[in-house]
Amino acid sequence: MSTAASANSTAAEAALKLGRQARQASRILMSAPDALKSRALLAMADLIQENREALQAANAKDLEAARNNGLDSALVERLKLSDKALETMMAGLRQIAAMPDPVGSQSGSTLRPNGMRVGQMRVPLGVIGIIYESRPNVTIDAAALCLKSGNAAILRGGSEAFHSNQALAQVIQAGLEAAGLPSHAIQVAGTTDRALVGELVTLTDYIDVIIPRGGKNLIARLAAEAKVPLLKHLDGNCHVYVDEFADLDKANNIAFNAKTYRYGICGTMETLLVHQNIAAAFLPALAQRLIAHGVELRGCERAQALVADMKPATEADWETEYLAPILAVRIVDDMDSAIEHIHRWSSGHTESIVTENLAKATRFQREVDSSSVYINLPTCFADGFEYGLGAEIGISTNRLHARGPVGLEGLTTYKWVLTGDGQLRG
Ligand SMILES: NC(=O)C1=CN([C@@H]2O[C@H](COP(=O)(O)OP(=O)(O)OC[C@H]3O[C@@H](n4cnc5c(N)ncnc54)[C@H](OP(=O)(O)O)[C@@H]3O)[C@@H](O)[C@H]2O)C=CC1
Ligand SMILES: N[C@@H](CCC(=O)OP(=O)(O)O)C(=O)O
Repeated sequence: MSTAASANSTAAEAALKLGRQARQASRILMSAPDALKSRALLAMADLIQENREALQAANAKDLEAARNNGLDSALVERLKLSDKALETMMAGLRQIAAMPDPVGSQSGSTLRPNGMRVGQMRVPLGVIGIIYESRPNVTIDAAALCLKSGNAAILRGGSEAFHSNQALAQVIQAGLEAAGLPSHAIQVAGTTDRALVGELVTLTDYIDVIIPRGGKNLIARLAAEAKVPLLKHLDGNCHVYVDEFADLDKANNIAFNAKTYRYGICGTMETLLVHQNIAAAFLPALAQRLIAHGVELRGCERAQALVADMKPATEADWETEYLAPILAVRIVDDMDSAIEHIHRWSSGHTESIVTENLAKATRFQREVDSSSVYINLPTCFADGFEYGLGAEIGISTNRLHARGPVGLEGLTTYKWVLTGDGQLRG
C-alpha cells in the first residue's frame, strides 16, 4: 500500500471508531436527565479551575509554535488561553448548566376533531461533528452546548490549538465520568491529520450533522466531499451602512467598534458603506481615528477624494474578509445602492444600518437577507453569549435549519408526539 493510501485507511479507521463510539453514547445521552448533564458541566468548570496551570502550559506550547510559524497576531490572540479566557469558559459552563434543558419540552399541542392530541417534542440532533478554527474556548463551548442539548459530539479543532485541545479533552472526559455519563459523549480528535475530516464527513450512519466553522478552503473541500448534512458556519464579510440620517457621533463609535473590537472574529466589519450626503461630514473624522489605531483603509474613488491616506479598493476588497486591521470603504448614492452592494458581496453573516430614520431602518432590516441584521449596533455583537444564548456553537450562515448564533435550541430538532384513546382512521 502506498503511504497516502495507508494514511487514508488509518484515518478511515479512526473516523469509524469515533463515529461508532459517538453513536453509542448518543443513545444514552438522548434521554439523560438534566441533573446529570448539568453535574458534568459544573464538574468541568471546577476541573478547569483546578487544572489552570496544566491547561496554560499546554496552551503555551501551541502559542510558541504559532509564533515560530509566524501566525498572524489576531489569530495568536484567539488561540490564547489567558486567565480571562479560562474565566469566561468556566462562567459559560456554569451558565449553560443553569439553563433550562430544551430536550423533552413540548409545544404546539392541538386537539384534533377526533379527540387525539398532536404536539411536538424537542429532541437532540444526535451525533454532531464540529470542525473549527484554532480557538480552544470553542472546544469547551461546543462540548457544553452539545452535552446540554443531549447530542454526542466529535470535536476537530484547528491544528494550531492541538495541545490546548488535548488538555481540555481530559477535563471534558473527567467531567463526564464525574457525572456517570458515557466518556464517548464528547470526543476530541487526537490527530491534526486533515484526512480525518474527509472521512468524518462521509459517515452518514454515525454522524447526523457536521458543523464546519471556517473559511473558503474548508468549505470548498466539504462541498465536494461531504455526505453528512452540513450546518455551515462560514466567513463573515460583514457591512455597516451609515445612512444620510445617521447621528454622526453614534455612527463614528459604531463603525470604530465594529472594526476594532477584535480583528480576527467573523463578526468584524470588513466594509463600511457611507451615504454620499453625509460622507464629507462623517468619513474624514472616522478615517483619522481608524488610521491612528493602525487600520489600513482601502476606498472607492469618492472615498479616496475625502481621505488622503486611503489606498484604492478593487473588487477583491469588496469580497475579502480581511480578519485584519484593514477596512474597505465605499460611498453609495443611497440605501438601495448599499443594499445592492451587500447582496452582491456579503457572505450573509451580519450587517448593520446606522440611522435615526425608523422607516429606513425597518426597510433595511426587512430587505437585507443576512443571518443577523442590526439597527444602530456594531456587527461585532454577532455572538451567542451577547444574544443571551449562554454560548454559541458559532454563527450559522446556512438558511436551514438554524440561522445566526446557534445555541441550545439550534442543536435540537423535534419529533411529532400524538396521544389518543384508541381513535381509528378511516
Ligand atoms: N460563522 C462562524 O461562526 C465562524 C466563521 N469562521 C470563519 O473561519 C475563517 C477563519 O478561520 P480559519 O482558522 O482561518 O479557518 P480555516 O477554514 O482555515 O480552519 C478552520 C478549520 O477547518 C480545518 N480545515 C481548513 N481547511 C481544511 C481542509 N481543506 N480539509 C480539512 N480541514 C480543513 C482547519 O484545520 P487545520 O488546522 O488543519 O487548518 C480548522 O480545523 C474566517 O472566514 C471566519 O469568518 C470562524 C469561526 C466561526
Ligand atoms: N462570536 C464570537 C466569535 C466567533 C468567531 O468566529 O470567531 P473567530 O474564530 O475568531 O472567527 C465572538 O464574537 O467572540
